[in-house]
Amino acid sequence: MGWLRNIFEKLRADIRLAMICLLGTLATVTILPFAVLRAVNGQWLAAVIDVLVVAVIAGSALFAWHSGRTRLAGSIVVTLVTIGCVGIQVALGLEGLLWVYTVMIANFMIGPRLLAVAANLALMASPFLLPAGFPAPDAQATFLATAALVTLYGFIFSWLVAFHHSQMEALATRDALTGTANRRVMEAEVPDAVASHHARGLPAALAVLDLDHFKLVNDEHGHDAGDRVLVAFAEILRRNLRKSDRLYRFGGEEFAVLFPATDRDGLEAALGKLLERIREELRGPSGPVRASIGAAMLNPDDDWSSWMMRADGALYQAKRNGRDRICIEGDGRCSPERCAGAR
Ligand SMILES: Nc1nc2c(ncn2[C@@H]2O[C@H](COP(=O)(O)OP(=O)(O)OP(=O)(O)O)[C@@H](O)[C@H]2O)c(=O)[nH]1
Repeated sequence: MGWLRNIFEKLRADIRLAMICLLGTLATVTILPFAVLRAVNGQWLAAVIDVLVVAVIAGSALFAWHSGRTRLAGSIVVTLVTIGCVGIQVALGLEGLLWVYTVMIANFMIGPRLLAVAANLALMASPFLLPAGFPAPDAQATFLATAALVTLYGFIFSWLVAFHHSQMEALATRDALTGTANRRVMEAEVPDAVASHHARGLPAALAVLDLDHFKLVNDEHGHDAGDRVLVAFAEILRRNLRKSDRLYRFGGEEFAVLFPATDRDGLEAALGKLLERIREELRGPSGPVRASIGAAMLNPDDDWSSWMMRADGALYQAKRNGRDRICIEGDGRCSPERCAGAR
């Protein structure tokens, strides 16, 4: 049953993939019998279009599943199924029009919103271009009004889903106070970084940063003042890191930075700069606030927790040796005299 759980996990993690796969399954079981019926009735064009539509949807679902390129897969389905829906109207006349609403809704479920709007406008225009046309002006007006409403509902619904999805994603991955990535993201990204750096033989470094005597700020000036210091701290870190560095808040006043493709000299330079900026810029209600930094280079036999533990051990050394300094694990520099940045 593990494989079934894996499938559900994958679908739960990607709403567009879930929609494409759902549509792929439903389209296969609902449209294929019509293809058979059309073939039996000698309506060959309609039968071929039905089979092609099922093939496009099922093929795109497989492509999305294996490549993860769900946006591209969704765009392909919207474009080709919309063309197929127009084709069915050509083949069957007004009977084919009955599929329009289903396709209009599906377009918003699986495709980019603007493409869905464009496809739906094409579907609204298509019956007027067909030789059969509409039997009466009333029916034309009714079709236009209902199709426009379906498009509007679809647009609003898909916008709301996208909005709530991005909100939920931010809640799950961002630290609400500082806006940095949270522990959950760190626990997903750092093991990936370990695997990829081991595989490519590249150096990487991990640093843990912790404010010094932060409890005093809270105790003397209140939690809000402490929060403002944390926000300022995160901002200083963000401003002074490279784009490729990853910053996480993983505990109360503890932050971690992953430095990909960084050697020992690069790490020293980056941390030296951070410590200087913190000294220059970080202020609390009663004066400068300082931070201690522990760091460790990635060793060939590290997994992510051993790497983290070594960086954390270096932070502990920095604290023990007087705070407001950098200790890099593993090279004897964490003695009181040799901690980098010690004054
Ligand atoms: N304002 C605020 N305080 C927090 C938050 N999370 C943790 N803290 C506080 O951070 C403080 C951490 O205190 P300690 O672990 O004793 O560390 P410290 O006072 O910085 O001492 P050292 O780390 O040893 O220099 C505690 O007062 C926590 O309440 C937060 O989100 N906001």
